[in-house]
Amino acid sequence: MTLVVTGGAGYVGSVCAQHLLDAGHDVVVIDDLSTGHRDAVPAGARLVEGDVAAVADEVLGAGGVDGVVHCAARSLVGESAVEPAKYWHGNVVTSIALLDALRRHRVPRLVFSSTAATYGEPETSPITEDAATRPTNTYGATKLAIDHAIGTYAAASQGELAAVSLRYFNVAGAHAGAGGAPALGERHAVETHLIPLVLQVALGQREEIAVFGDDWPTPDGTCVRDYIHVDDLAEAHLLALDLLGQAGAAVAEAGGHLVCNLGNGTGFSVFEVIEACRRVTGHPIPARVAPRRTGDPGVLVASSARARAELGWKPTHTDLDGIVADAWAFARGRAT
Ligand SMILES: NC(=O)c1ccc[n+]([C@@H]2O[C@H](COP(=O)([O-])OP(=O)(O)OC[C@H]3O[C@@H](n4cnc5c(N)ncnc54)[C@H](O)[C@@H]3O)[C@@H](O)[C@H]2O)c1
Ligand SMILES: O=c1ccn([C@@H]2O[C@H](COP(=O)(O)OP(=O)(O)O[C@H]3O[C@H](CO)[C@H](O)[C@H](O)[C@H]3O)[C@@H](O)[C@H]2O)c(=O)[nH]1
Repeated sequence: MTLVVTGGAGYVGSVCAQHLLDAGHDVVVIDDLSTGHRDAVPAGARLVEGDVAAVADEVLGAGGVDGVVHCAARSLVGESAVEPAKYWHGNVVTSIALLDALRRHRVPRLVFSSTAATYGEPETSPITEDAATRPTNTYGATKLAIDHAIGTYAAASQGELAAVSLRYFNVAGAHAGAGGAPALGERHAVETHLIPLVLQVALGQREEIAVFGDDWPTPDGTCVRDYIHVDDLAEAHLLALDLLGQAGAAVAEAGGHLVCNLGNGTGFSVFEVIEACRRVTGHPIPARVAPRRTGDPGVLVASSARARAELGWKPTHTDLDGIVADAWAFARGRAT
């Protein structure tokens, strides 16, 4: 197939693009390089540099596109509180422009990068897709709005557009480059994610890691998250595209739009993550307890039963030390 990956110069998008290429697909990346990197676009993919809203119509209008994997987004929770316009325009308005282009050019498949942030503070754990969606931050609200928009476009398309929204929990780890290809991992100029920040301490790039609260109602008092390896995540996109290609019953039953959580189903606390980083790096990694971060839920763990049942997805990198080891190999490789 010929597939367009928006945000394919970013962390998740570049790994998805690499997996699609490895599976024999032709890949076109649309990326404005706002938070991505030109050299993260895998060799073999064609980069169209520009804003999705500006170039989607032209790229899809050229014809022959079988599907779009839409990863491009603004995704900093804190920034979304102070610059909401950047999120409503950058995420929602951009995605509507993409949906219009999909409809205009009759592109039949869409896989969207949604997020656990659509749920907000969960009432039950693990979180299933029918849990209440009450985002606690603007970023999550924009992603939920896009999920709703996709549902309405798919429903109105009378079978011309089928879509899967994948609600990622905490993406981590890195894709190892094979045969001289560069490794692909997290390279955010503004890094907010726990594992890369802890590894920066091990690299001597920061003094210590701040632990956002040790008074949560969890076994060790720190927040619990569900860490999913980026290679497992990328595989789910391939499976989703396959399911859409089969006009899968599950998608039809869902009105043309299926929502699936993606996580390992196991939660690890912040202290457990720091311990794993100490084991993997051999560095003592000083940690300091700091106040809670606004908008953080205490526990976010996915039920991925639907992804397993409908996509046939099975994560293979479920060991926390293994996930951290891959992130460490990537971070150390970039630092030397
Ligand atoms: N990383 C995670 O833990 C996580 C968790 C849940 C959901 N997500 C979602 O996954 C997606 C990818 O996240 P990531 O961590 O790889 O982020 P990232 O910042 O590394 O990648 C996003 C890419 O999109 C590009 N981009 C952004 N807006 C664009 C636009 N309007 N036009 C063209 N290109 C644009 C950026 O330049 C960047 O290359 C996002 O949609 C994010 O919301 C990520
Ligand atoms: O310096 C830090 C950074 C993070 N944390 C803690 O580590 C855990 C994980 O934090 P991340 O920022 O790595 O991840 P989040 O769970 O906040 O973020 C995830 O969920 C978000 C929405 O809630 C977005 O979807 C985001 O892209 C996704 O990675 C949280 O409990 C956070 O409080 C710390 O203690 N110290």
